Amino acid sequence: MTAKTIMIQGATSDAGKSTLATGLCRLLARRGVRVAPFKPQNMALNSAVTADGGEIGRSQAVQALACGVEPHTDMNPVLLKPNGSTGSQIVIQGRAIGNMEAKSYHDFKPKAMQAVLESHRRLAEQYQCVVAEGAGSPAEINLRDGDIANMGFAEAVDCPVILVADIERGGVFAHLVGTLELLSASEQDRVAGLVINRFRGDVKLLQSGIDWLQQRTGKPVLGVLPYLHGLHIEAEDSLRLDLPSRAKADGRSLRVAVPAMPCISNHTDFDPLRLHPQVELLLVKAGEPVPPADLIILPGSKSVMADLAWLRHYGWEEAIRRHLRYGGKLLGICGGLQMLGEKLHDPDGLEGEAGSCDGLGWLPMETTLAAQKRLARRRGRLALDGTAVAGYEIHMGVTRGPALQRPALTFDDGVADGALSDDGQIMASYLHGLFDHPEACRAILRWAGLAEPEALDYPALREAHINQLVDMLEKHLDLEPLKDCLPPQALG
Ligand SMILES: NC(=O)CC[C@H](N)C(=O)O
Repeated sequence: MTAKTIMIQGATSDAGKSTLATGLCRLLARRGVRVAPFKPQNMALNSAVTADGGEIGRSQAVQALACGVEPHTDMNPVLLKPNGSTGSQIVIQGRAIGNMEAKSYHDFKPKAMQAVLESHRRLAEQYQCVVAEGAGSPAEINLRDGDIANMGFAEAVDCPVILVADIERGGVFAHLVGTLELLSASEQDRVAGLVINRFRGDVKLLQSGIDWLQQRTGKPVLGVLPYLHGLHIEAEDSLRLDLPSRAKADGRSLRVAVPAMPCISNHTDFDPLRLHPQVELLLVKAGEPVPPADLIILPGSKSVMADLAWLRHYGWEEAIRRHLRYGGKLLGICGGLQMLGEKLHDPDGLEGEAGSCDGLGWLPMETTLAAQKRLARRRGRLALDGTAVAGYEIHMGVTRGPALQRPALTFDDGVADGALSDDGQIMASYLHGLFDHPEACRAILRWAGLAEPEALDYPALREAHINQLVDMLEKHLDLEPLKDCLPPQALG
């Protein structure tokens, strides 16, 4: 079987490609189509561990969930993880092959394209439909040579494209017409329809614009999608600092402060906290004062030594010391765990210049980065109270030292993870996704000082939001003009 592939491209970054792709995946799955997500090339520090033990962009893992299938490395064959000074770590079909600067990656692109086409072919053999997602805009004329992320891929597999633009930021007609204008004739031909995203207000007032757009471009407008308030789909590749946390500062909620370090990784660790009704989550930007908090969390990082220098530069070391003196709790996750130790070593320069530096020194342990990356899905129990926990590990660091003799949790295979300080104030773990499960989240919030934490069923909430998104698409997206591009059941 060869699947029909349809690609979603955006007139700008953040036009809503990922969300539309997630919704389309679930919509097709609801209608009985065997569908898989695909993104040829993703640039993100927010990744997920697949069932086959590899690493892909988080948005494709969420889209797989929307399709009702297990995430697989073929769904995002090229993942670029920028780590500041050394360019990006290049992950091909789930495995890190090393770091490259922009120029050497450009030269490497023909090889990357082979992986893209091979992974796509494998998916196309197994599914009826592949919903592919572009990256950025297809009209970056300087990047079109050797492109694998947008039209370069669409042309290679000869698939139709939906072009989506965000009306909220204004200029939607210019974005759509201008993007089409900058495409080659054959690329223009493969645009099968346009989508206007994040519309607020009365669609009647937009009608004359839609008529004009259809006439001018000869392309159908497949839908004007309303702005959905408070929807949480977890498809963001980069950290959004502007998202408010659900609980407000009311003196009763638990305040959690997280430094928004430049190379923060797996920021979705914090989504359940942002959505928790009793947690006020503060992501603290460069230069902002460190706020008083019940819990400070040092997050994962793709460039641990550089992010540690950033923390020191902005006064976090002193602020955390004071926080601890006043009895506050401190949690380090993955890169954050590594920072809490006495020393950090990167002898091969995997994340920056080769060398070592002092860690914060609050837990007696030290970490060495090694080329072999550890990727695993894990289940275990928290040392705090034996609560079950599940999550995933993505790291190159290997940590050793006496702090690990009092672990933060124990995996089901008996292997211990992380550390809990003797006074119980500092906890450190390699596990991402610690807060996803309602009971583990409650146990950690209780430890952090919340007397009666409510259970927030994050996976159920995410599921409900995906369904809400699809209910909206069922109403506002017309697939009829795409009937030749999709399997017959797709039309409902
Ligand atoms: N996800 C992370 O925080 C990774 C930490 C560190 N960069 C490592 O690879 O070990």
